[in-house]
Amino acid sequence: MTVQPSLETRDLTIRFGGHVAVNAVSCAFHPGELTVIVGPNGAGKTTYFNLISGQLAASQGQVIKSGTDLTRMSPSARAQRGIGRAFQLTNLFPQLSVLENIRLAVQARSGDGWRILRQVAGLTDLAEQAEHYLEAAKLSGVAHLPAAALPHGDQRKLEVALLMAMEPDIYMFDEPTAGMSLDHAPDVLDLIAGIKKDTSKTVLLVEHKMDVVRSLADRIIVLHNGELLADGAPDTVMSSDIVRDVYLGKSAVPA
Ligand SMILES: Nc1ncnc2c1ncn2[C@@H]1O[C@H](COP(=O)(O)OP(=O)(O)OP(=O)(O)O)[C@@H](O)[C@H]1O
Repeated sequence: MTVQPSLETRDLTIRFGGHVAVNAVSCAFHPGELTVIVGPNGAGKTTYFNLISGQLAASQGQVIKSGTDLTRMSPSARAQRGIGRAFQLTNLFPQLSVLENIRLAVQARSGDGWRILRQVAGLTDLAEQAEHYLEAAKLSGVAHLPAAALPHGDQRKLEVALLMAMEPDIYMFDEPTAGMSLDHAPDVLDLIAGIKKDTSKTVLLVEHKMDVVRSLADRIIVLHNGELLADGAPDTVMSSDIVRDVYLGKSAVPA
């Protein structure tokens, strides 16, 4: 039996003037799978994310979620359909406390009737749910601090906690441990590993750090010059000559 992909891009393309930043990328993602997207600087990884979450409009091609075409939908319409991309804290409520921010995220989801699959079965009270995410992100000690006052590492953890509170079924992380100290990075990686255990979720992760890639990836796709260069099991992809050549900076894209 063929399982329907939870997310699919078909021939997805965007051009900026004459430059094709994402070039006809067709790829399907499935629940219970964490895919890491790798590639050299400027390969198109963040642009691919922007096309999926709706921050950029495709020049060509489609974004399909569980059979629904999202390509012409706004970012918020996609979010309501379960596409979850980590928030930028600057877009939230920096003067409100960590706990209040999480409560708002829980409320936003509940108020919309936006219930994909309840991650916290049995917790009916919104405050209890907020506490749950606060503890999961190991932020209880700073629950009452304004979000803006958090050190960078805690802000990144809060981003993940807020995303979890929205209970999307597609999680998208763009370098989630960027700029974090070695003390904090494991907390964020543990959170992502926890999400990955839920087989109803699909996780996409853009990452440069190879130790992170190795610890989390079920599958790796490689973008290069906007094109899908490789796709497969981590060991196979990372040991392929093409991928090695790309990382060594040689021109190795097959003709
Ligand atoms: N809004 C834009 N206008 C013009 N060009 C853009 C725009 N956004 C991205 N690009 C170009 O598209 C290409 C892909 O950029 P993108 O940021 O997606 O790469 P990346 O793989 O995420 O790189 P990095 O690893 O450095 O973050 C780059 O050449 C970039 O300059």
